[in-house]
Parts: sequence; C-alpha cells; structure tokens
Amino acid sequence: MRTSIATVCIAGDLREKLAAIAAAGFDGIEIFEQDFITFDASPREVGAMVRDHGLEISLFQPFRDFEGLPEPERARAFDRMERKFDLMQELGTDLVLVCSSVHPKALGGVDRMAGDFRDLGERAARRGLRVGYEALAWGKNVWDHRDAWEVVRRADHPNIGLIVDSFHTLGRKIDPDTIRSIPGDKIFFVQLADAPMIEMDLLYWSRHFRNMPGEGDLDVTRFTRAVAATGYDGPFSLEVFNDQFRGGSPRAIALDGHRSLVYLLDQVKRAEPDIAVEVPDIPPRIRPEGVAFIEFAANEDEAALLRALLASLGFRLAGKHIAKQVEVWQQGEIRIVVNTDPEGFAHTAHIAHGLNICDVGLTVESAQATVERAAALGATPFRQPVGPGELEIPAIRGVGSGLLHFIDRQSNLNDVWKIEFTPVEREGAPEGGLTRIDHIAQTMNYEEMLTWSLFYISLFETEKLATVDVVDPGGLVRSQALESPDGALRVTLNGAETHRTFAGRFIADSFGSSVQHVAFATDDIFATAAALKDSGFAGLPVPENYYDDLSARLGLEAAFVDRLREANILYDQDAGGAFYQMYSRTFGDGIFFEIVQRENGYGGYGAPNAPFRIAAQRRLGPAPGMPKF
Ligand SMILES: O=C(O)c1ccc(O)c(O)c1
Ligand SMILES: [Mg+2]
Repeated sequence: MRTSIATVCIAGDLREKLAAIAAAGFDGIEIFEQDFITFDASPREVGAMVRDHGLEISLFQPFRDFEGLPEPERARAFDRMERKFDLMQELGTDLVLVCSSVHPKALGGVDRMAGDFRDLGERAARRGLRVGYEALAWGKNVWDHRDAWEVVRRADHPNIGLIVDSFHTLGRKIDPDTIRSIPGDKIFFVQLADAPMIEMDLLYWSRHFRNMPGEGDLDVTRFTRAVAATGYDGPFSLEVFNDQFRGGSPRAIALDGHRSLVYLLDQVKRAEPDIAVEVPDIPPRIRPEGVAFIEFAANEDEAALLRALLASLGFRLAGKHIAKQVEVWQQGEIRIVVNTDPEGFAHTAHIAHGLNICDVGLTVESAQATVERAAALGATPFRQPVGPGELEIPAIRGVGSGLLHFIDRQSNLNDVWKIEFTPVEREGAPEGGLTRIDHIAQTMNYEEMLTWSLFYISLFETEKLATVDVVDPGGLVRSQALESPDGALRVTLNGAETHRTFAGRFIADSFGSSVQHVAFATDDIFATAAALKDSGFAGLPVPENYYDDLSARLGLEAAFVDRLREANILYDQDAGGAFYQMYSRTFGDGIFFEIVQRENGYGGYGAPNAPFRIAAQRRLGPAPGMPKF
C-alpha cells in the first residue's frame, strides 16, 4: 500500500510540510503548484529535497482549463502544458492531474475533448510522462467521473488515464459502485477526502470543509472499496482542503491523515479481501467492554477533598496499592483510582495540570491486540518502570495529555485489583446505587475534535452521533458522542471555541484537553438521590425556572415534576425513552461528576439540559469545602 498526501493539506512552508509528511509515515506527496511557486528553490532542488525526506512526488497538480477549447486558446493550452512537462521532469514526477475545465470558452462534446487528450497523450508519451483527468464536481462540461472516464476511454491512449476523487463523486451523490466497471490500470491516481454533510455550494464546500476519511459523513469506504475492486494498485492520496487544517499543527494533521488512511484501507481490505493493494495485517477494530477505571492525579490536600466527595457519592475505599500511594475507590462496577504517589506518570501529570483525570482504563477482549492496532494507527505506546509484584498493563498516550490503559480477561490483567492492591475492610454509609460508568466527557479546543474522534473511531468499534451545539453564556460548545454498539463505551467530545465558555476555561486553567466529567449510571435515580442526601452529597441546585419550563414544554404531571425538583434532577425524553440527570458541584479546575438513569433505551446525553447545568455551574462555582486549587 502506497500512501500519499497533497501538500495543500498541511500548514507551513514546503519544508515544514515535507518534514511533517515524512514523519507521519507517508510514501509520497501530490505537489500543489502553488506550494512550489511560493517556495524559493529551483525545481531540481525541490525534487531533491522531497526525495531527501524519503518521499516520492506521486503527482503534480492541478493543470486547469485544458480540454475542449477553440483556437487560439487550444494551442495556448498545449504550450502551457509543455512548460509544465518541463517542470515535472525537473521535479522528477511523471504524472500530472488535469481537472475538468471551468473555462468560459470550453466546449463540450465527448469526442472533441477525447481528441484533445489523445493529442496530449502523444506529447506526454514522447517524454515518458502520463496525464490523469479528473472531473471537478463543478466542471463546466464534465462534473461526473463517468463522463471523465468516457473521455479517457475514447482518447484511447496509454499515457492518458482517469483520476478519481472521492469528494467529487460522493459530494455529488454519484453512486461510487459505478467505478467498479472501470479497468484498474486506466485509473492513474486516487484522491481521498471526506466532508461533513452540509448543504452548500459544491466548490465552497470542497475548498474549505473537506476532512480526512472517517472524520466526515461521506461513505469514503464504499468509494475506496469500489476503486480497489477494479484492480487499482497505485497510491491512495489524501487531498483535503480545510481552513482549520491549513492553520493547524503540521505534525498533528499529517498524523491524522496517515491514521485515516491506515484505518480506511484496513476496512477496505476486510470488505474486499481479493484486492491488489497490499494492506498490512493488523487486529480489527477493538470492541470495548467497558470502562475499567478512572484515575485522578492529586496532591494530599486534593486527595482528602476527593475522598470526601467520593464517600458522599457512596463510594468506598476498596484497596491500597502494595507499594505506591495509590488507592482504589469502588461502587458497583465503578473504580476510581486516586494517585498521590510522588513518582511516575500521575505525578508528572499533576505538576503540569493540577488535580486531573490522568488515566482511563478500558476493558477489552485483548489488551495486546489493542496496543498493536493502536501502534499501527500511529498512537504512542506508553511504558513506565514496573515494580516487584506489579503487572505491566498495556497503555498508550491519548490525543491530549492523558493515558489509556487496557485491561482484559484473557490474561491476569483483570486481577490487577487483587494483585497490586491490599483490600480494605469496607465501612461507612450504604452505597448510592451507582452501577457503572455511563460515559466519560472530554473537553478540548474545537480544533482538536476531529483528531479525537478519528482516534476513537479508528481504534474502537464505535460510531459517531450527530454533533449538537450547546450554548454556554460565554460562547458555543460543540458536543459529539461516540458509542460502541452496545453502549459499553460512550465518550462525549466537547469542543470549546473560546476560553470564555465553562469548557474553554477548564482547558485554559488545566493546561490542556482531558476528561472533564464522568457520568455514573444508576437504575433508580430517586433512590440514589435520597441515599446521597443522607451521606452528605452536595449536588448542583437547579433553578425553579427550569422546572416551570420543563412541565410546560413536555406536559408532565405536577407530582412528577415536584419529585424532580425536590431532588434537583434534570429530565429529558426522546422517541421511546427518558433520561434523568443530576450533577455534583465542580472541583479542581472545573471537574464534576454526573449521575444518570436511562429508561427504555434513551439514546442521547440530555443536550437540552446542558445550558441549565452550565449556567448553574458558572453561577455557583465549586462546592463548599471543594475550593478551586
Ligand atoms: O478546487 C480545485 O480547484 C481542485 C483542484 C484540484 C483537485 O484535484 C480538486 O479535487 C479540486
Ligand atoms: Mg481532486
């Protein structure tokens, strides 16, 4: 499998782009003419610089407004192309992309256009070069790959072939399976991009909103399956015009791009096993079985307050680590690790971020297979020295500052609580009825959201839900949920556009994106609320206005609304189900807990309630006894 990426995808000057592209593991680049022209070096020097990075120039592009012109424009187009042929030979590439004409004088007629390409093929052949024709979705006469293919077919020249681009095909809602009947050796190059489904002008959508395969809503997998089924065995190249990426970190965007290609081609190989492209053999997407633990990094003062909060939520100290200053608190299947050890990752994370959730443990079928797949997708494995009697639990770095550890039942990893922890006699008030972790919510800058969602989607069997906009008094927060099919793993990604939002302040104050809240599930939220009241839990009060509006909006019975009001429970409904939520006050830099009950398959996250929750959190600040550190 040969991977490539267009230089337009990445921020920086050509040198910075090449460094990022090479570091991410690509084999080649599509050199965009603009990136070459604006760079101050000769074509030969640029070619050498690309090859010094271990990259090939798989394509030169774009050449515009070539086909279907009347004279004298036609002759001028051929002259222009001869100049570009010179340049290509200096750069050291043999393939140029001609995109379908938008020239006002361009004439239609398949045979006229095919004739132009046949003549061009002759000129290219003399120099050992090749020309690929791409239908732009907004081309004047050709805007469909089937028409571009008909032009190429009739040109009937070995140096003329077709270039397909997933955006132009899928953006126009053309059935990608129509590609299957094209001979693979006549497809000279394949460009891949995804995009979010937004109704807008095709050209504007293409030039500003494309994103990496898997990051948007187009069925790029189906498109790529169709291409691979033709026998095509050339490079798969990303061509992503995106305003945000152009201003983003070159390394991060290049890594996302490479990850998206590995993920995509792995999916394609599984669906079309007989393809000519050699795709590396990696474990399939990992099915998450649940959240095994959440770990806080804390100092002693913070840990004392956290313990009090956990106790008020019905958690009990369940074990103390055999060698480190680490405790595990438990309720139902939920485990919260409190790490105050003066060494190791948690300590470093605490120095950088203060009290924070530095680690999330997931239960999977095979921890080994999980890190193997993660490594193939470009994730960074994490290791730290293991003490006597301790287990080596496979881990990777997440996209932000935190770690992900993987626990499985296949090995003895699942017994870590027995092996590394001394049990503590459970005592204290009765538990609060919390059973498991319903979801974890990560807060990040809006620009990081696609990186995070690709990270989860490519590694785990998870699907994206539609993005919802949450209005915070300080700005907009976009929220997107990712879920495994049975709900064993639910993560919400909350992207803050400004630091004036509650979520944005959390990022600024804690120096980076991480888990901001954890939601625990209960089977009976009213019983939980009553139990927690007895154990001194300080919940987030909900204003009276909320309940007046709720009863008017949903036509609920007064007695039911009274019960919600008394316990400060927020409520939502969807087609079949109901959702109950209550919140803790915030602590640290704005961390909090949520308690939820899902009834009859409610599928959302209570988005209509988020503005009320945020307003109350902003108004009230941290709980008494839980000062901001
Ligand atoms: O937006 C464009 O003009 C443009 C140029 C070249 C391409 O390959 C493409 O897909 C779009
Ligand atoms: Mg293209």
